[in-house]
Amino acid sequence: MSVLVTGAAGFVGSHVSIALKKRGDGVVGIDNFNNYYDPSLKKARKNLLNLQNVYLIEGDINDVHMLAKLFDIVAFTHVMHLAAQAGVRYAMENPKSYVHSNIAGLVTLLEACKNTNPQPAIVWASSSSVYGLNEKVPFSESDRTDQPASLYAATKKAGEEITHTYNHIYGLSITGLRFFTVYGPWGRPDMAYFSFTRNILQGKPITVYRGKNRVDLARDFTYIDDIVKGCVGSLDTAGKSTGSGGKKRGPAMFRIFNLGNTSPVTVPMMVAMLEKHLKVKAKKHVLDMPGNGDVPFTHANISLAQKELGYKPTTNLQTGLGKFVRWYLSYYGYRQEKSVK
Ligand SMILES: NC(=O)c1ccc[n+]([C@@H]2O[C@H](COP(=O)([O-])OP(=O)(O)OC[C@H]3O[C@@H](n4cnc5c(N)ncnc54)[C@H](O)[C@@H]3O)[C@@H](O)[C@H]2O)c1
Ligand SMILES: O=C(O)[C@H]1O[C@H](OP(=O)(O)OP(=O)(O)OC[C@H]2O[C@@H](n3ccc(=O)[nH]c3=O)[C@H](O)[C@@H]2O)[C@H](O)[C@@H](O)[C@@H]1O
Repeated sequence: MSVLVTGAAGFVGSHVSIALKKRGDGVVGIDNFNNYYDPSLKKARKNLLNLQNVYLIEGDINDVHMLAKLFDIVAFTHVMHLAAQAGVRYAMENPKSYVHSNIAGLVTLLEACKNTNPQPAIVWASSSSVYGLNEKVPFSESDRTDQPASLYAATKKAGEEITHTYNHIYGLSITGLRFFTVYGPWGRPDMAYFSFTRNILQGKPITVYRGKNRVDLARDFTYIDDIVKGCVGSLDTAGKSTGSGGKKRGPAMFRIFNLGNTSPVTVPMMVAMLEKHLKVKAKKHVLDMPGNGDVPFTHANISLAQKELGYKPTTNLQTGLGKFVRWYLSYYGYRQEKSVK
């Protein structure tokens, strides 16, 4: 398999790239190293990829000419598309960055894939946030996804519709993966488990949001290694794209899967686990959830991914946070992080 991984200097992208390379696949990565969070962490992930001989191009998925050149040089069989503007609450601060990467960037990439012959099969990251205000639990792929609570969620939902049209018109093989709050070593500094760890170690307070009627918020936190297995399983089972020269020659596969853990944990419970691993008590400020795009809980039904991909998460939050904390302490020690959101 020859795979283009977009967002390869990112959290999930770096893990997936290494896993593919280790089992012998050809991997080329692309990332624009933007400063949504500390780019030095992205550079450090790049160094890890270089050690595994993964070639990483610094570029933007909106760069039509660069993509055309790249597809000309390498006959990719698969594209693992992970580049995006992530983060739910940041969408209120910088809405355009979501349109740039999650809408315009996605279309530019799909155009490049459609114009290539043979066309690669595409696996890409949607998000659990598409379930938005859905209250039916656990969340199944067939549930409503037309009530997004954030612009981020709306762009991921739009991505699901956009990829459908490229499947329908051009015969691109598409697999969309709805990841549920992914965490682990080399993670994202903007996410709660990561920023809480930093603040707890620095003796700073953390803000724990709670929902309506003082109900705790909960997430179906999913460990990175489980997500990687789901991504690799999706690539391995992706059918071929059927188009060529921008024309569809027959029907191609269109799939959407939840990749979660199926055991939600409340945010205060997550904090208690961190306190245990860090051996430090957190200074907690409890605040009502502001109307900033958050949803009160997530919970994945993963039976479809289990059946079709053999997906079976094996790491619980307690164990996974232990691995994260060990990595955090070895990477940062107790020194202060600079310029981290
Ligand atoms: N981590 C999670 O909990 C989670 C949950 C659901 C969905 N997702 C999705 O999974 C994917 C990977 O997320 P992550 O947690 O690794 O985030 P990340 O921010 O660590 O990785 C995304 C990478 O894409 C790069 N990028 C962004 N826009 C780009 C552009 N226009 N051109 C080139 N590169 C660009 C960034 O520099 C970054 O390195 C994203 O699509 C995200 O929306 C993540
Ligand atoms: O599963 C997903 O689709 C999404 O998962 C995460 O989004 P989120 O679950 O909101 O993850 P965090 O930002 O780490 O928040 C986790 C929980 O902690 C809470 N939180 C966050 C920040 C904070 O300061 N305090 C606080 O209590 C949030 O309200 C939420 O309930 C990622 O950030 C998104 O990119 C991704 O798309």
